[in-house]
Amino acid sequence: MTTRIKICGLTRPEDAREAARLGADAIGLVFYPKSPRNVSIEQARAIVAALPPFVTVVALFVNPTREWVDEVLAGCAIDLLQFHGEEEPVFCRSFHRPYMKAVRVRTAGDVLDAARQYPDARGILTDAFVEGMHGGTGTRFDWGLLPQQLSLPLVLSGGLSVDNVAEAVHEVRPAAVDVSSGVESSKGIKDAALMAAFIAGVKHGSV
Ligand SMILES: O=C(O)c1ccccc1N[C@@H]1O[C@H](COP(=O)(O)O)[C@@H](O)[C@H]1O
Repeated sequence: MTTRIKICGLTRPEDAREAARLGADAIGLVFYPKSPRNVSIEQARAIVAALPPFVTVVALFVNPTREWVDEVLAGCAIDLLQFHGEEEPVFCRSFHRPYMKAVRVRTAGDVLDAARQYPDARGILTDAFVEGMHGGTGTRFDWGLLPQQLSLPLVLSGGLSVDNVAEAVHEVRPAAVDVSSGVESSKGIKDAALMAAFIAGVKHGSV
C-alpha cells in the first residue's frame, strides 16, 4: 500500500501549490486560534483555490464549538475534519463529514482505546504527548507503543522530519504520515526543499 502524505499547517497559497506539485496527498489547515499556524476562513479559501484537483483538504480543530466548525465548513471547501482535542465521538460524527481523531500517545493502550471509541473515524492520528500543548510541537514519541494491528488506518505524526521519516515508515508501516514542524523554515512557512526531501523519504521507507 502506498503511504499517503499530509502536509499540515499551511498558511500560504504558494506552499499549498508546491506541496501538491511535489506529490502531497493532503494539506492541513489549522483553525485553532492558539496555534502559530492558525488561518482565517479567508486565508483558507485562498489556499484551497491554489490547489489542483484530487488533493484532500483537511481542517484541524482543537475543542472547537459546533458553530465554529459549521462556519468553517460553510466558508471553505473542506474534505476531512481532524479533531485534536478532547472532542467526544458524538460531536465528531455530528457534522456528517469524514473525520480523523488525533490521540496523543502516552501508553500502549491509548491508540487501541481511541479506535474503539471512534469506530467511524477515517483514521486514528497519533501524535506525541506534550504537557499543555495539543500538537504541532515537532516532538516524536516511542513508536514501540503503537499496536501491531488496528481496526482503523493509522496516521503517524509527531516530530516526523527528513531525518526520521524513512525509518518511521519502514518500522511502523502507517497508512499515512502527517508532518508540520519538520518541513518548515519558520512556523507556518513551509520549505520546498524540506517538503521534497520528506516526500522522497516516505517513498524510500515504503519499499
Ligand atoms: O500545527 C499546529 O500548530 C497544531 C496545533 C494544535 C494541534 C495540532 C497541530 N498540528 C498537528 O500536530 C501533529 C504533529 O505536528 P508536528 O509535525 O510534530 O509539528 C500534526 O498532525 C499536525 O497536523
